[in-house]
Amino acid sequence: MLNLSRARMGRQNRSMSFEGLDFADPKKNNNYMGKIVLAMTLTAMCIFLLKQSPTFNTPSVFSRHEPGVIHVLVTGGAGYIGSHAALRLLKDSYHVTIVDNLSRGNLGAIKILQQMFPEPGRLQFIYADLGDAKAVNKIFSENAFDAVMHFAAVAYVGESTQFPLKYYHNITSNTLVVLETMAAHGVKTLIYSSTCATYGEPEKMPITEETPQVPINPYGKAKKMAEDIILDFSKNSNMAVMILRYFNVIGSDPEGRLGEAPRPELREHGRISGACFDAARGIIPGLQIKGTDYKTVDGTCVRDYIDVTDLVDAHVKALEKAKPGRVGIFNVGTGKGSSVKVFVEACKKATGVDIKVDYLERRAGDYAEVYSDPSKIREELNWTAKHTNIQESLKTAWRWQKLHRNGYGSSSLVSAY
Ligand SMILES: O=c1ccn([C@@H]2O[C@H](COP(=O)(O)OP(=O)(O)O[C@H]3OC[C@@H](O)[C@H](O)[C@H]3O)[C@@H](O)[C@H]2O)c(=O)[nH]1
Repeated sequence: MLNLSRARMGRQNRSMSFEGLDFADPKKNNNYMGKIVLAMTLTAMCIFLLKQSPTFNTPSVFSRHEPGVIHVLVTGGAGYIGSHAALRLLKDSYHVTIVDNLSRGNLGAIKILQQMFPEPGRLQFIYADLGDAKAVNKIFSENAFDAVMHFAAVAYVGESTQFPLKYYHNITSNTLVVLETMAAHGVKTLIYSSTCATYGEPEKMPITEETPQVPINPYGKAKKMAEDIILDFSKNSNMAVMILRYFNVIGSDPEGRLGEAPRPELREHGRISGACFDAARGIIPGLQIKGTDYKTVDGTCVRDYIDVTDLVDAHVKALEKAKPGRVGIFNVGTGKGSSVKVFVEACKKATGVDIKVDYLERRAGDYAEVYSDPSKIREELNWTAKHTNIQESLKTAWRWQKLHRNGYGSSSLVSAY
């Protein structure tokens, strides 16, 4: 093609005319220029009309691999941590596809992200269940992903003791589907959401990545199994794998757009932050502290509370440092332990509400004390927690609570707080 054009150019070079255009006498070109302008106008109109069409933002747009664009599949992106991760990725110019079955996540979070990033090709939401291997395969066939951040999972310690099969199935089998589909489509970078619950109840604190993993509840056991599956698979597949073991995540997007909105019907299994806010808002009569006879500083469990914005920062740093054949396992925590009683005092200050507290028996599946040694992630990924004041993190979460009285169901400002 190129040679043919050059030959043709040589033949017509005397009058500097090429394909009907006369560069020596531009006036002769009026007809041609008119046609070109018309053609360009029609093309621009077609693109404009196409963009107006609701089907424009479909997988076909995403399957195009633009140079310099990194396309990340975020499973569970409608959930608390997944939505914050999607926001951060989008802000950092990544292209994001969220897959979520909305069993625990919220469509409202997706809508907010879509409003923030409406440009075609930036954010795509696909409603699908990771247990449906056929659907997941279709998603990978229609998209060119560079990496997967796998957040989607059930994640309540108490609930896992009551419904262990649900936890084993959801966490291990869905991870298998994700890995098998990644392998089938040549996607080789995985950032996996694991948990400090995989360590169980270690004797020695703080917890390093070398601390033996002896989980004591089905949630922690299932996450450990999923880690093992990923690690075994990574051995012969030249994958880039980053396993992040989160400690206890709190806080919200500081600008009040995203937050934690657990299902009200799961309140009995809910995390301490949600329970404190529910008590502060009068949705429940008071906070129940579950267990006061642990061998800890004040008898209540000790946890390492990590701000969600710091956590998603760790994901981006992990993604940036991922490379074929590299397997990294990192604790993501502050390195500081705080008891449930200390946490509740911080929550009272953050909300300005003197939350009523009742003391109950221990909750099944709980371990007394966990806090991280975050040296490895600091040294290898250059990550440290920036928000180490629980009260300040809880203030961002409380702000979201005030703005979203009914979770993602309503966005009205509640002035009574
Ligand atoms: O209403 C409540 C809720 C929780 N708690 C206590 O608060 C402490 C923290 O419990 P949470 O449920 O908030 O959090 P957990 O430590 O059990 O696990 C959490 O951290 C690790 C993550 O991977 C898990 O997904 C997350 O649930 C426990 O001692 C628990 O018994 C209460 O005293 N009352």
